Amino acid sequence: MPLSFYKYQGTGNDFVMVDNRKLTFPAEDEQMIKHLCDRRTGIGADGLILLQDHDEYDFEMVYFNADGRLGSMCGNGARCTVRFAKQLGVIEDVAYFLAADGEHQATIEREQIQLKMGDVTGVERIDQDFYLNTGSPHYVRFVDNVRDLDVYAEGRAVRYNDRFEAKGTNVNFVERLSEDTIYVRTYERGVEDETLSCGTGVTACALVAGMRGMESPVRVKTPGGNLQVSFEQHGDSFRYVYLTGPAKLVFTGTVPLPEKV
Ligand SMILES: N[C@@H](CCC[C@H](N)C(=O)O)C(=O)O
Repeated sequence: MPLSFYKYQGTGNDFVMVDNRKLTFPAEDEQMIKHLCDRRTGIGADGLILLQDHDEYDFEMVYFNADGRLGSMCGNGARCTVRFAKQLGVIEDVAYFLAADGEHQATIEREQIQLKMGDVTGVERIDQDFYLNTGSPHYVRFVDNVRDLDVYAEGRAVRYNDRFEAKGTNVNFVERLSEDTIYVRTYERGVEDETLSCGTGVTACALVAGMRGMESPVRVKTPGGNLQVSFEQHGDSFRYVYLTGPAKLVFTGTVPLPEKV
């Protein structure tokens, strides 16, 4: 049976989006999802997202990493899902929806989608680095010359260390470019490689930049494009956290959905 899909990207973080309001997608089939995300033998994406109905919200977003496993919150994916919901006629310009980490609100303003993230508390310091949860777990390290860094090697060294090997973590490398701007590169758990941008990662880095004296809003450059994070800060706790940036439809299509990959 063919699967109709939509391919979206948010600052280069790309997703296969599926309208699963009829609950026909085999969401328990990890190998199938991994296959669909494969860049050589499938559609190719950093993750796959199902848009589903929900009794109390405009929709529910169910996010899988490219390895086929159910993921935690995905900031870029959420912005793409909001754009997708508008395309499907599920919402107009405001959305209330449910994701893995709880409820979210988002607003569409032309190209930009402003997404309210969850409150953040409990930022842990690990030597000179930081570890926090912005819906997904993120390790944050400030570096010089981030554009020259071997993010794959350095990211894997953290992701597979004794502390994180079992559950994994996303690993972000940040350089302060100016008074209000940082540059972020991210090694993503579940993709097990660098992606062009990671929304929850960018958010984590902006909040840590706040702890290091940068004022909200923080402008964030990534290899895939520009984002902005605003927040209200109380020491190492944050509320009214917003991630703002573009989300675009790339193409639509159908693929055969084999019985078993
Ligand atoms: N790309 C995502 C982050 C996805 C979460 C992550 N890979 C995980 O499951 O840990 C984003 O934009 O936030």
